[in-house]
Amino acid sequence: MTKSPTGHTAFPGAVPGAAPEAVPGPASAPLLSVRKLAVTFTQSSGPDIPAVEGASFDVRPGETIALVGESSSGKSVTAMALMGLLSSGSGSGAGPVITGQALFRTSDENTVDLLSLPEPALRAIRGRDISMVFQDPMTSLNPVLTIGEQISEVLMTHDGLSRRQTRAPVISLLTRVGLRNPEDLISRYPFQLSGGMRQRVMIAIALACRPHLLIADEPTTALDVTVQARILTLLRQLQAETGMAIIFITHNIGVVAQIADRVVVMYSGQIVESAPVRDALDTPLMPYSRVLFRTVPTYEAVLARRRHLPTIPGHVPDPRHRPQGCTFHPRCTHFVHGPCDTFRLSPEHATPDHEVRCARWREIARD
Ligand SMILES: Nc1ncnc2c1ncn2[C@@H]1O[C@H](COP(=O)(O)OP(=O)(O)OP(=O)(O)O)[C@@H](O)[C@H]1O
Repeated sequence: MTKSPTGHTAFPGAVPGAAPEAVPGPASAPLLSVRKLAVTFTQSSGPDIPAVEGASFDVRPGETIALVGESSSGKSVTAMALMGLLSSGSGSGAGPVITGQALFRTSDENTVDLLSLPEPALRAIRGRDISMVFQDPMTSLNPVLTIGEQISEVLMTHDGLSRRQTRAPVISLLTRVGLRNPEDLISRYPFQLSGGMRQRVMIAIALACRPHLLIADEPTTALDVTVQARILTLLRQLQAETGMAIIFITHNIGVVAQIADRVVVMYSGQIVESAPVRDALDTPLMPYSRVLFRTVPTYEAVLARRRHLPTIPGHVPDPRHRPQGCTFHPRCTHFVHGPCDTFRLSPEHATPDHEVRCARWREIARD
């Protein structure tokens, strides 16, 4: 493994051509401070589904947090809960019960709890301070509106501009995300664009309100590897220009190495490790993170658009029937009876900046 001048680690699975660029250093006061976030889906029949349990983390201005973990670990539910976008499971009768706190510093310097804001106030924050980019732009873009109309809508709502007044800023946004011939693009419909172009349009829409925080849920997963690299470079460039913070959800550890300042690892609804990217990738302390970061996807796997990390033996437990003690213990090679399978563990500080939820992290650190 090699280190880049910025300290990021180049992995075999790293996307070529997306070298990290200088970003503003994280300032001290958090932009977002999430404490004990818990999301439980209640069901009309059957046991509740505790999708996220006691998640706490901070995001500082200009910082990129990579939220990683296997499928069903609670990454998307965490992001959606923060955005106030959780809805009932389709046809399951499930509804979310959200507890905890998510203090967010708005652009007018007020601190609000995203989890207890009424919907209209939250909607205003979503359109102004926090934006989200999803994996599949086709599900987020409106198929019957032109690209120009869709970006224009955001500017009209956010800046109170008339449609005519939005033409120049729309063209400037499309140019900024690296799209050629923006004058031509504004009159096109989403289906007329390639996947990479649509994702750039989504980023343009997300940036239209000049957010302080961008939540990106696997924004490059469906894209081909070269386009992925360009989008990552673009995000870092835009971050350097605007100082926005990013929460980046991904399965690709190569991408983590390229984009993150800090890594937050989730397993079975809990944050099990959180550390600056170099510590997380070089000296992970939780056995789960150790396995996860060693199963780095190869360049070929990335090329084959492999979505998930290679399999770790066993599977993420059903949230309705989580094991006693550490939820990873049935799959853990460091498991011992007693400390690992009796009590639910709390995160501990291995260093002021490195938190881990494991009964045996001290021994693992000495390995
Ligand atoms: N609307 C819902 N109703 C009931 N359960 C849900 C709902 N949404 C998510 N879940 C459950 O919450 C858990 C966490 O899901 P989540 O989508 O956050 O995982 P994830 O880590 O983002 O996975 P992936 O990487 O596959 O997207 C899963 O067990 C999932 O089945």
